[in-house]
Amino acid sequence: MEGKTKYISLADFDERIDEITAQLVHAAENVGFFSISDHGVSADEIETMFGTSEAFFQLPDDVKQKVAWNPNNVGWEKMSQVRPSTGAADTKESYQLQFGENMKGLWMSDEHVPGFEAKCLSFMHRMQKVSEKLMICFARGLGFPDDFFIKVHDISRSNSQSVFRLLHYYATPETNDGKIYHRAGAHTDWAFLTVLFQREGQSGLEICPGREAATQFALGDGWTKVELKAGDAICNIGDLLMSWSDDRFKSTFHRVKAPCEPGDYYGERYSMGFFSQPNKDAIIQGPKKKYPMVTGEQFTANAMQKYFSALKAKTESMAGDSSKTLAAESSASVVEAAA
Ligand SMILES: O=C(O)CCC(=O)C(=O)O
Ligand SMILES: [Fe+2]
Repeated sequence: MEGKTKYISLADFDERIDEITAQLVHAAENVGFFSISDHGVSADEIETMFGTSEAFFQLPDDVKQKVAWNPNNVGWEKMSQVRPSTGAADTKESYQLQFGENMKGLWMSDEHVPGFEAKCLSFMHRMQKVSEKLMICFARGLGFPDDFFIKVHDISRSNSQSVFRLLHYYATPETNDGKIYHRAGAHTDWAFLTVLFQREGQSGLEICPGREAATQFALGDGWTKVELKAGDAICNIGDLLMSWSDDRFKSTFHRVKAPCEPGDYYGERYSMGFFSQPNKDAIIQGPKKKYPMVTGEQFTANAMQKYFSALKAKTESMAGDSSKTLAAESSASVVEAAA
């Protein structure tokens, strides 16, 4: 098992596609995480998008509440995503955006953030192009036609499920006050593929390489810190691509560390992730048919069910602490976030 993040350049994509495919497939089969550069979205564009995200999160909560999260997996939530690994809500807020009809009435208005919808959609289309490059390589790696995954991640269709997620983690006190400020508890992403940016100087993302973590939710296993240059993206395989590849590609546990040690970053933190998810009617089955065929919609429903039963098991095992259990259960209706 390899512990280091792989740095893969997508420069001269068409000419270097065989080499890039080999690198991506190797990283997907081993670590499950890799960093990409020269992906076509410039560091300036990314920083501008972070600026727009910051403008949104700086709005008062009662304004953000106008675009509150709903079970279509869109909208704004705050301190409500409970992870089965921790049994506690992540200390963050996030705003999930999609391309299609689910966004009706859920775009923050120009009055509050000028040009918000147009700016986000334009960036989301750029992210889709990055994901499509990776999709071609993964299709080749699995022996599918080049456009196999692209066709079923069609963002122009109304049943597109792909999500762009803006994230804002709160600053935490630098003195250790005995509390644990879970930023994003250990988890795997259940979607197809994630492409994520973290702002330079705002580290915290850590991965647990390979899927066969020795402990449940990878807690207690070795974590590798992810450091990125401005403009680079960190990508990971989601549970869906893991099963679609008959488990050849690894959906890796990762977390945003609860700061607690000298050298950890305690300040507020921004990140943003693009989660590719197949259209609801996509037919999902690996080349070796390891798992029964499911549709995109069924896969999502199964992932939710797995999530809720893991969460229930966790809250039940948090022995004797009924207040924590209640807190987790009351938040459970708003945790179907993208990952
Ligand atoms: O904010 C990050 O760096 C990671 C976020 C993440 O893992 C997620 O939203 O699934
Ligand atoms: Fe994640």
